Amino acid sequence: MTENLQLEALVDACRWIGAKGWAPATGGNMSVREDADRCWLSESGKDKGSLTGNDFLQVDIATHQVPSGRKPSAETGLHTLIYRLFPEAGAVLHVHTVNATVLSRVEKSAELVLHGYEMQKSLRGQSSHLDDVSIPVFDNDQDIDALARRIEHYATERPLSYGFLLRGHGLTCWGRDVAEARRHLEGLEFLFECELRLRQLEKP
Ligand SMILES: CSC[C@@H](O)[C@@H](O)C(=O)COP(=O)(O)O
Ligand SMILES: [Zn+2]
Repeated sequence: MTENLQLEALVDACRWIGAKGWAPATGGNMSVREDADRCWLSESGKDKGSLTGNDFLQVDIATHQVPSGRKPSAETGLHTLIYRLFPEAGAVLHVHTVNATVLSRVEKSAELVLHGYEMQKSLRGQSSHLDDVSIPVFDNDQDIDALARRIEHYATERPLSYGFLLRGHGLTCWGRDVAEARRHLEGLEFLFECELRLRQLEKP
């Protein structure tokens, strides 16, 4: 397993996420794609800031079968959905940051629209602060299959890029590899904090 460089990069990313305080109290889950059919997903219930390579379980993307017999993340269905929807996705990071949790509740509509921030250019393909970046906000659900179906339906009607918010829960984002998923996470988190502060300051 250690010869998988993306898995090593993911272990590093998890330590970074833990040090940032973005995966408190076992919250969060992370994965990398192995190939078209399989990914490596964090084991359920662990402290995601102190994972090693052995804490990642091979999961079949189509069937959710786990050869080890161990229990992957409770949110496995969201990771596998992303790998199914986006063949170019190579890594998925789900975090419970304070900014994502609060902003997703402050934003009452189904999409958070970011506009006017230079840091929008941290997201792949974005080249101007003058463009709108829409991040969908899905109502949270303990039924992950139902939640995945809602997200899949959204993706049939609207572009879905970079990541989505789960209301009162957190952010799930992805990239072509771990480095890009990390950049999207850091960029979005920065943008969420700016947006939250701006809304507080502009509140009548
Ligand atoms: C602190 S419990 C949070 C979980 O319910 C879930 O949202 C989460 O992110 C972690 O679940 P896990 O099964 O460990 O991947
Ligand atoms: Zn979660």
